[in-house]
Amino acid sequence: MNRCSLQGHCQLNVDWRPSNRFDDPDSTLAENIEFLPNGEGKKPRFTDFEGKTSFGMSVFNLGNAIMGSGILGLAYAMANTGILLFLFLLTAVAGLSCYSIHLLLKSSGVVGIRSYEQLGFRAFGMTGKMAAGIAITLQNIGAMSSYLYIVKSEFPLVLQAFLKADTNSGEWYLNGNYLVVLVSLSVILPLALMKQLGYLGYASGFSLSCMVFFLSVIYKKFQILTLAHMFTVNTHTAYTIPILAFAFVCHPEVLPIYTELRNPTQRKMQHISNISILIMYTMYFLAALFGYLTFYTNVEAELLHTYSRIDPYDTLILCVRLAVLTAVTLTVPIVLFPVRRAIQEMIFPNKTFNWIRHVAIAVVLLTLINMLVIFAPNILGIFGIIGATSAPCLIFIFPAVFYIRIVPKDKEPMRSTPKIFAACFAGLGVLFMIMSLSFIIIDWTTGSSSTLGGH
Ligand SMILES: NC(=O)C[C@H](N)C(=O)O
Repeated sequence: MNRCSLQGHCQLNVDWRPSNRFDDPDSTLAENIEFLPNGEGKKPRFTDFEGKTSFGMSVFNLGNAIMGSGILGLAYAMANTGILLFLFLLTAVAGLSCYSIHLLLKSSGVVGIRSYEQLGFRAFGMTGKMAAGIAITLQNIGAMSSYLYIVKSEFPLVLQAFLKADTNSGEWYLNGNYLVVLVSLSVILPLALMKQLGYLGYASGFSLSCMVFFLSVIYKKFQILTLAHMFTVNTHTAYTIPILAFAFVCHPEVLPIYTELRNPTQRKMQHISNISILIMYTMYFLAALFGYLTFYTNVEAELLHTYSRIDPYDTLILCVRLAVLTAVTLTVPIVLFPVRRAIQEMIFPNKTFNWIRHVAIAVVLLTLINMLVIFAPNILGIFGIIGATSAPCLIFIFPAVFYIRIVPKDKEPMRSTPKIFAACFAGLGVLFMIMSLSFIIIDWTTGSSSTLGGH
């Protein structure tokens, strides 16, 4: 009966689900990963699927999932908040991200499921499952499109400068559209076809080192002038929360990484998450600080543009742009995994792992994202809205409401402190969502455009 399927989803052979939860219509589904209470009545253990990914590789993978185009919007956010207010907000969003991972891990421990969509199912039936699946799909397709858009716009300029080619030489390799397809086929697709996320650890490590290089170069460029603000508020300050929320989204990847962890426990996974978030917190602060202290109020919503505007042919800056390109390219496969999982759970539930389906979904997804980036780059603005809705759902609202529904009332009554905290957390998410959406609408109606969190 113990069959393992979709990226480590296994069947249960002991069912200890709380009886008042939504039950899966087919309780023997391969998607149901369950923990087994081990013989001696100790803590539940996940015995069906043996995760093989080490602690360090999991930190790399989660770090890579966190770090993406979001980092490029942070200097702009700091220019509109001042160093201290930015540091305060960054600390708050990082802390809230850790807390929401805690809620996800605890809920997943109670019902023995390691899938965001299945948690949604346990909490709210089909509606919960679809809501989680759709939010993950939209958020991650938005993120991947923004990464490929960076490849499309940056790669030709970097190549042209390195090859000292004429701007209008018309060579095919200076055409961003061809380059996006080439990078997707040669780098992203092979990595996305790996059977398990855990295999991407080395690529993630390399991606993170590219970002460390990016940091070390922008560090060399900054200079402290007295006009740095410690605290400032203007009409763009409001974008800080959506930018920060986007930058810390990694929640769809947490449970898949947990599933593949060697000797998994809730504490160990929380530890991995805290370390990844702490590393990214430090890198985000430094990236924002150096970017801000280089350009001050002239910093644009996308940091790389600002550097290329000042000195497009500086070799070091070209290397930095190449490093960021590499880093975001290597993040695409990691972000693609949870989308494929969500699609499998929504469209092909009850199915065990199948290579043809695994490959086909990746090919279709990459084709779709390539087409969006090549033919409809203006549509990426739509992802501002998606980011403003799906990011608060995935970070705040879903983990909190799933937790409230999943943890049994006899264990934690509705008025218990953890549940009251979770309810406030969901409320905060709704507030952020309304705030972000209102700013986008105001932006549209007044005609000024702004970049939300890298989209
Ligand atoms: N994984 C995501 O959805 C976004 C990522 N946190 C970024 O900064 O690009």
